[in-house]
Amino acid sequence: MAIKQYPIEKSVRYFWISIGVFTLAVIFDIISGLGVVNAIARLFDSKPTIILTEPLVKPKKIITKKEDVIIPSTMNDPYKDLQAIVDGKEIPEKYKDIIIDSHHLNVDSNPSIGELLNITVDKYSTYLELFQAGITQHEMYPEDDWVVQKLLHKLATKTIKHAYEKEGGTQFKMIVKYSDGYRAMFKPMRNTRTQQKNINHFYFNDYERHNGEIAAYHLDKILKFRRAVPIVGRSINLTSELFPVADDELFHTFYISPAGKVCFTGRCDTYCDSFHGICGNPHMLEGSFAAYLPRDKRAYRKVWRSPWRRSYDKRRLNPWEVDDNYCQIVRKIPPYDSGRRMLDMMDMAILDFFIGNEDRHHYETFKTFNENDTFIIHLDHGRSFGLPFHDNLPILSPVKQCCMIRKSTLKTLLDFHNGEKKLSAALNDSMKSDPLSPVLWEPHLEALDRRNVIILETIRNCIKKVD
Ligand SMILES: Nc1ncnc2c1ncn2[C@@H]1O[C@H](COP(=O)(O)OP(=O)(O)OP(=O)(O)O)[C@@H](O)[C@H]1O
Ligand SMILES: [Mn+2]
Repeated sequence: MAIKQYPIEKSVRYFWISIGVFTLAVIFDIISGLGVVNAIARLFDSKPTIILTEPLVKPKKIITKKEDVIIPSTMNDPYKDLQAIVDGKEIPEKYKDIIIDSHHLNVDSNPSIGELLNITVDKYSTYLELFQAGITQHEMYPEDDWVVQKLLHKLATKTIKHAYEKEGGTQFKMIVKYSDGYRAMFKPMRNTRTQQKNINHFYFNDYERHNGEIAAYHLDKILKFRRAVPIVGRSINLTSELFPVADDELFHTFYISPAGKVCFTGRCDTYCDSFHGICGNPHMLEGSFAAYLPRDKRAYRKVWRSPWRRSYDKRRLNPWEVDDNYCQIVRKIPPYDSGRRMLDMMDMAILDFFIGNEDRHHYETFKTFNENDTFIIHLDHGRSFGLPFHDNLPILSPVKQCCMIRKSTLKTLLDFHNGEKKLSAALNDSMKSDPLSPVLWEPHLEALDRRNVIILETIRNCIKKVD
């Protein structure tokens, strides 16, 4: 029997038919959402992500009522062990990798943006110009700064000349322009003070809170970080202050609600429709006004992905969420292996734990300075202060996993814990100057003192490991 030979043309045809079938299969897979291709692609994906068929971490009890709050058993412990280390002349050798005695302001040079970019300021400069030129390599503004106070007063009182929606980002934000070159970034009020975050919603579904932005600025300041953008609250009349100065695009999204309130939607990607309208009462709307960061190209910001970011996928966890040794990888990678960056990450985790912010996907630094040795800008705290009766422990993971904290930060925390004025009272006092005072619902303030103890306990556990 003769063996049947396939001519070359036939092989080529089969080849193309196979390619066609494969392509159709891929398209079907994508459209149907079966995810076969995706699963294969993940085998070659170097990103260390974890795919869950069911939640890996069982939903923990989330406390939403005051009666259920867990007060740490060490609430009244003066933490003398930690206090002794902080008060001592030198950190004992065995604790030197945990409590780091290196302060970013104890440096020979701390140039400002004004100095590096040859920006001259004089008596005609506005407070915004003074603030922007005065940002230094190591802090947003100096201690006891008067410029920021004056600037915030301007942002809270000056007549708004022009307003338009800021592109990019997910939720509605607006750029507000005043006379004399003053500018602010505005986020509107979406929730009442007592509204808690929906516990079945992910952080990426949470509305941004304007009062969270204001409170986080004050907290960053009293914790002596001074890395947050100065922010002030203000109530504006939508009909007389915003409607007439809104640009065409924004103007066309205004409407009157069935209840007779003045509302607008904006055009952003998320929650910019009449189902989520931003409404006055009936005309007045609160918002946060953030001092505008420098617009000079040379003072632009570099955006970094946070090593401790969440996955932003409802079925996936990132490696740090399942691997307590994750920090050992991070600390070897530049810029986390030297300079101030890792210590800044710890401070930022502490700030985020206090305010309950899970949304730190990226962070920014000013390009003007040595990019590996300048402060992390504390920016975007809209998703904070949502659950006063629940302390979100995973947010503190960087500190728990790295077992590392600046001595100065630990001292500040101990001072609040043991001092006459607790952190809750200090924040309350600081925020009294804001036009929207009271900025926070009382239980959010109480939560700070509780969370402070949880941080101290985390550090104590680190110390115990080397004792
Ligand atoms: N005060 C400011 N001055 C200038 N630019 C700013 C200011 N605040 C924020 N921005 C810029 O706008 C971007 C978006 O701001 P922000 O992160 O607060 O909004 P967001 O809606 O939460 O964004 P995303 O959805 O991306 O998290 C920031 O990444 C930053 O670069
Ligand atoms: Mn955000």
